Amino acid sequence: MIVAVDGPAASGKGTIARAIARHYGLPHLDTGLLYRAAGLALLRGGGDPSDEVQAVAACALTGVDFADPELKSEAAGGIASQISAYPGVRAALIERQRVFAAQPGGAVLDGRDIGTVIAPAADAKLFVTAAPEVRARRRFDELERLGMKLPFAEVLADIEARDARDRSRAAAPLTMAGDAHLVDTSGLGVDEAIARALDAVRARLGER
Ligand SMILES: Nc1ncnc2c1ncn2[C@@H]1O[C@H](COP(=O)(O)OP(=O)(O)O)[C@@H](O)[C@H]1O
Ligand SMILES: Nc1ccn([C@@H]2O[C@H](COP(=O)(O)OP(=O)(O)O)[C@@H](O)[C@H]2O)c(=O)n1
Repeated sequence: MIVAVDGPAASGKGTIARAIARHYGLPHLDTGLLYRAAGLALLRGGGDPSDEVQAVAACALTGVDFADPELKSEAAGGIASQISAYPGVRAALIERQRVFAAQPGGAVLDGRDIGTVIAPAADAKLFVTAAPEVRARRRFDELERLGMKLPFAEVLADIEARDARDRSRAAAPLTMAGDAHLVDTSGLGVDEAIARALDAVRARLGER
């Protein structure tokens, strides 16, 4: 069984995807981490993000530590959003995502294009969203907890810029799949959002 969870930055898609994976005993892949890791490798290597060839080379992801806290930074999110618009970068990362999705027993993946490009035949698809100010507040709090405090206005501006870029790019833009279920978490706490999402997945799977 494949569950696809897509949505904009800090909408709560990772929280929901992890909860669904736990509930069904499935492996989970945060696909944003792949783009963040490629972006960070490029930056650390002194590469030029405006050069697609260099960005594609960074997608080898050799020796990447996916637990590196720097991957959670807004800088990594911004560079990820920039290089993820390159068709060559998307092509370089597609295979490992599809292999992960196709493993025996199934998987849960979250990102921007899981239901539309990576796993269009997923058994259940969710599109998780929330108002930009709500998402910025969550990301602001999260960054503060991680010791990466930024002005709120800067976090909101970053999120809005990233949303605009992710939605308008030609290659696999952020968009809700026609057969996805919309979960707006703006007024929902974590437990409530997870409960709504699980209800939607159960309904989609015909469990009730
Ligand atoms: N429904 C919610 N209500 C309040 N905070 C939430 C909710 N969902 C997620 N969060 C918090 O918001 C932050 C971003 O959530 P996350 O699931 O990582 O989002 P995404 O994967 O979309 O970037 C995390 O700190 C998370 O704990
Ligand atoms: N499947 C995916 C996942 C992320 N991305 C890109 O990678 C960036 C970082 O993704 P993320 O999921 O880690 O970001 P957050 O939602 O956690 O802020 C996004 O802004 C997208 O540009 C993508 O293009 N496709």
